[in-house]
Amino acid sequence: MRTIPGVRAVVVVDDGSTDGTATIAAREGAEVVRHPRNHGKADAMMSGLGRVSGLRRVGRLDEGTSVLFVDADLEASAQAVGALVGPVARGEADLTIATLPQQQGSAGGHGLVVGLARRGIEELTGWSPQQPLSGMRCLSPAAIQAATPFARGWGVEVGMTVDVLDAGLTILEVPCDLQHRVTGTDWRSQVHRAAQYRDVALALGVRRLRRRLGHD
Ligand SMILES: O=c1ccn([C@@H]2O[C@H](COP(=O)(O)OP(=O)(O)O[C@H]3O[C@H](CO)[C@@H](O)[C@H](O)[C@H]3O)[C@@H](O)[C@H]2O)c(=O)[nH]1
Ligand SMILES: O=C(O)[C@H](O)COP(=O)(O)O
Repeated sequence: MRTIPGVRAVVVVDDGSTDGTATIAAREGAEVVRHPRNHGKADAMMSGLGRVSGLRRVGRLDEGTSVLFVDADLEASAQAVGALVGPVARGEADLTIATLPQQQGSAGGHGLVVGLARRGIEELTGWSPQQPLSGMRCLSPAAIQAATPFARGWGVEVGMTVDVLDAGLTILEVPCDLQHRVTGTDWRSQVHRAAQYRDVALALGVRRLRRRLGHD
């Protein structure tokens, strides 16, 4: 991450892990935020943003800093997220979202969560994303303001997409050569998908309701 042009600081959120993540990240020069217990993805991202605000307050980052969110399971391919930075830095988009190539290993899903997310975003905004759950995203300051506070848990990406478009901002999907650990077919994976389905449905439901109340 440090070697991506334009990156001024790396913040690692250790969301209640029991391995050496925090120690290793700090040793490598990252700003580390540690959750003693697991809080889920959206809270981890909010904690990361909190640290970015802190770095701004002490003058380590500029006021107009953009933020690049990167999942923890990309290994060496993670560097490819650098492609998300340029369009935001040049003002061509307020939010860039990585699209991933075909992943190695068998994916065990039937596209239920992805379909729910895509259809929901399209119904609310008219835009149909290729990979609505992709979490590798670069946000301009305006997009950060529009997207926060985040929808809870696994609803964060869907909520962010709808909120950024609602604010009249622009989104661009950018192909990135990333490989992540795919969710499998065992029962743990299915429990994970059920949680994703619940959080995506909740994020969409809240936004449908807001729209209805806004129009009445
Ligand atoms: O309690 C958690 C769980 C996950 N994460 C982060 O979220 C990432 C994605 O989680 P993962 O378990 O890999 O879920 P996937 O189903 O593989 O994730 C897909 O779907 C998610 C939305 O449901 C997106 O956030 C991801 O970017 C997308 O790859 C992880 O790498 C972590 O960085 C947390 O911070 N806290
Ligand atoms: O495996 C995945 O891509 C996610 O967990 C979503 O699962 P899905 O295939 O049910 O949309």
